Amino acid sequence: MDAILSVSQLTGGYSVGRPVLHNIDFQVKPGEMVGLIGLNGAGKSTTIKHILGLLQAHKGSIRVNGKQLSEDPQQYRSALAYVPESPLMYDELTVREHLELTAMAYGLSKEAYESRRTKLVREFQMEEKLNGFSQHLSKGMRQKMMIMNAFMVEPALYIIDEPFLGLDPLGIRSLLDLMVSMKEEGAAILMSSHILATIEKYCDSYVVLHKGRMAATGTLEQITEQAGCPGQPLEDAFYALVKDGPTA
Ligand SMILES: Nc1ncnc2c1ncn2[C@@H]1O[C@H](COP(=O)(O)OP(=O)(O)OP(=O)(O)O)[C@@H](O)[C@H]1O
Repeated sequence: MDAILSVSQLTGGYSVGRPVLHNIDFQVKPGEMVGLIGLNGAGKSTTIKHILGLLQAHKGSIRVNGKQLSEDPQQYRSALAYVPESPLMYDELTVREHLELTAMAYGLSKEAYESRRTKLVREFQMEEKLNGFSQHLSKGMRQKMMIMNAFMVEPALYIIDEPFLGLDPLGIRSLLDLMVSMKEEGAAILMSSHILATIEKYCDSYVVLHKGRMAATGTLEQITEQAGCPGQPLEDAFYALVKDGPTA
């Protein structure tokens, strides 16, 4: 099956003379959830910024549904939704207005918007906050608002950056349930997280970044083999792969 996201031999970063990422190469297919893992500074957020088109590749390419951003920006952008690590929002808008804005930006019909909003607001127990200003939300509620915005779109590709921080256990469960159901409907999900015990239960495969390079990639079985600890948990394989310390 053709990949929804295809990152090919990506070298990139913040300035051309000093690449942060080197030859990153992986795919996310329909119905697949891929975990992007690595120590602080390994290059996870930088990889995500390249996928979102916020940074230019120095070498290599990124394709969404077979097209690079420059070939068809509209199609590229509308195929993906992003849940940021820290909430990006307009303080003076309500939760409802944020959701409306997203629905407009992605051209959702009124019916789709209303039925998805009702489901999401219920799932994340945000009924009472729907008409409240986003600046009055708690940290976890802000995160829930970002998640609701992304899931409202029901895109082909979800890019989710460390989503669990700040969420209560019910919120984490709701998010995981939603990811599973979108995946079952054929969505591709790329999620970065440090919570290895959780993602081990949900991801189909992993990309392990270390110092801006790929230390390993594949299913849990393949990763543990590459790390020299077959049959062990993801955390043990991860430790074996990155034990020479964080980014130099
Ligand atoms: N705006 C920036 N300008 C220059 N270098 C940056 C910038 N942001 C990050 N870096 C560098 O890029 C490298 C990779 O950082 P990145 O943010 O991608 O790591 P990460 O894997 O997401 O880490 P964390 O787990 O801490 O979020 C680090 O060496 C970091 O110092």
